[in-house]
Amino acid sequence: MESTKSNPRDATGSDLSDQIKAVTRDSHVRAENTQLMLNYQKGQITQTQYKLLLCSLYEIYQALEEELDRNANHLAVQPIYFPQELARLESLELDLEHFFGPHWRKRITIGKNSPLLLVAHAYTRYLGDLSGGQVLGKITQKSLGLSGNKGVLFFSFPGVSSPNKFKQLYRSRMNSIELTEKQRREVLDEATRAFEFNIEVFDDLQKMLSITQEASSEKGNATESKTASNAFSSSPVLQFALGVGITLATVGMGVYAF
Ligand code: HEM
Repeated sequence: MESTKSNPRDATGSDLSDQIKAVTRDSHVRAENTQLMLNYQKGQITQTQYKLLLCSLYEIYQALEEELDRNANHLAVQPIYFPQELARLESLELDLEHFFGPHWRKRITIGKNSPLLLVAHAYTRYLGDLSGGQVLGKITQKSLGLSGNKGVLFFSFPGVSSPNKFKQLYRSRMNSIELTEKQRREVLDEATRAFEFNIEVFDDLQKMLSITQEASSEKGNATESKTASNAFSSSPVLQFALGVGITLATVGMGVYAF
């Protein structure tokens, strides 16, 4: 009977870290070129946009890190489990508190048990945060005139002294995970879906931002909040590929608080 386990360095001669980068290359280009990210790179980020982005990131990381913590001992998760170095939730909470004050409220999300697929989501977010995210952090700080790390803790990784070296360590940990060919395909497919999901979030945020911009330029218009809430409910639901459903209502709540 043929073995179901494959060595990470298998017949394809390629590591998981190389394969995941290769299968998400096109999606990365598309993510970089979403309107939100293009504006961001040009320094065209307003406080409203950034606050809205923080709200969605909070939902994403709450789901991701809850699942990573819960599955910390799973064979596929354990090698890439770096809560000390990578966890973003606390920083996001402090950033949200910075912008919204101490009374912002946590929202509840529901997780599903598919630990192996967490590898794809953790890769997409954390390696992204340690790459382009470092540039975006500097842009945010400069564009919004924030002092020090206040409001931009999300982008800063005090437990990581060299992002590049850490990315190498992370890749080697990914490559040490024992996967069957089927599981490997599942992780690679999930990584593409994770990118697609992130692109969807950015596109939805961009839509919402156009609405809030329209709304604020029509101040005093009685139909304003009705228009916005209709648009929220018709906009696609932010479906986290982990199986976590994040409703626009949550982000919508953020919008009204701006
Ligand atoms: C303004 C937008 C973005 C810029 C400028 C940017 C830029 C970069 C750069 C320069 C790298 C390093 C490439 C390398 O080491 O070969 C990188 C890697 C990465 N980025 Fe982005 N990025 C952006 C958006 C995103 C988004 C939205 C995501 C996902 C949600 C993402 C996920 C990743 C991942 C996972 C990696 C690691 C690739 C690997 O080495 O396997 N990036 N990015």
